[in-house]
Amino acid sequence: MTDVIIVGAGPCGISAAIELKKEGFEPLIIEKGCLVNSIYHYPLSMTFFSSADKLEIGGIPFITINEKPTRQEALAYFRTVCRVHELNVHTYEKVVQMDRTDSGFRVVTAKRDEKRVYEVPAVVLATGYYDNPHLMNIPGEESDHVHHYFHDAHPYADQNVVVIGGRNSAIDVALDLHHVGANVTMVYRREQFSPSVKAWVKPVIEAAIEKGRVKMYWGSEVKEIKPNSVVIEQNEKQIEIPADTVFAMTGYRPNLEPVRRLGGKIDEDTGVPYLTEAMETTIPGLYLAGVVATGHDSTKIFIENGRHHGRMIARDLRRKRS
Ligand SMILES: Cc1cc2nc3c(=O)[nH]c(=O)nc-3n(C[C@H](O)[C@H](O)[C@H](O)COP(=O)(O)OP(=O)(O)OC[C@H]3O[C@@H](n4cnc5c(N)ncnc54)[C@H](O)[C@@H]3O)c2cc1C
Repeated sequence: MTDVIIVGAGPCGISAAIELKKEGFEPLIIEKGCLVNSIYHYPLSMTFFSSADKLEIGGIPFITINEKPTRQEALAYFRTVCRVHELNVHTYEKVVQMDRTDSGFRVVTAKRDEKRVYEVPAVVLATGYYDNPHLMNIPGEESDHVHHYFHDAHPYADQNVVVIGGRNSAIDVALDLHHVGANVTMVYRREQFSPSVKAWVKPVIEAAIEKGRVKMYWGSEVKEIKPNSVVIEQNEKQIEIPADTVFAMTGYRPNLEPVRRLGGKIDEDTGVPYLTEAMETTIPGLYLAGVVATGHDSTKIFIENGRHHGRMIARDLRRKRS
């Protein structure tokens, strides 16, 4: 019988499930989409910046012929991990409500039109951050031609495209778009690229900017997105850039509403919930694993941290049970 529910079948939810099984628990993973749903929605051409050994989960090596694992390889890898470890995963089932009970939690899910209710002593939230783009809160941001996710460059060939941001995802998008012949302009609020930019990509984008193939506005703030342009401010001067499409690659932030709603304490400055070393929130029995535990700075937690979270949670639950 299920004794722990893990919300989210991303790499960190899967890691937590494997660790819990090792400790004799019977975890159930509930996933609103497909297995590793966030990675499935990453750009088609994406390669991971982590090397293969950092992605290794549940003792199964990540074997790749490429220097860095591709999205396709990662999808195949996580399917294998779940099969080998015989994980119990309910895909296409969304957790829509959680309440505390005397003995733990009542978790309500929706699978198409069907409502399901589970009663468990412990819940691990491993819901990531990818569902919640970090918004700039400027006029026009909600328009149809503004995107926070990028799949494939093909639809934007020959268009004027503005890419907002200067981290890995913004640079990957700008380069992919440039390669299909889009007229790409990048807008970044800082004066140089983030130090976290992939070492092998940085010289490529720098060369593209230097040769004028990708236009760059450094130190610029986006003020408004109009139907056919983006208005920015640089050195107190307003500039209007033509734009058929806008990719606002401004990062993602975890949704901690379920923690808040249950009365869990969150440091509102950092956005990080108060957590014990075992990743337990201030609500007994409610744990966080993976990127959902990062708060506003989601560049700090990676897949390997998720493995560590899973181990700590499993040990804590075993200690409580014995
Ligand atoms: C383009 C890109 C490249 C990246 N490259 C790397 C890299 O190389 N190395 C690295 O370590 N990290 C990388 N990251 C970060 C990476 O996404 C995370 O490290 C990893 O996905 C975190 O795993 P997770 O399990 O915490 O969250 P996720 O992978 O986001 O999994 C969360 C899961 O929860 C599900 N979910 C959410 N809400 C509900 C709900 N209510 N009910 C049921 N299910 C729900 C989601 O559908 C999702 O499947 C990258 C991110 C991006 C955007």
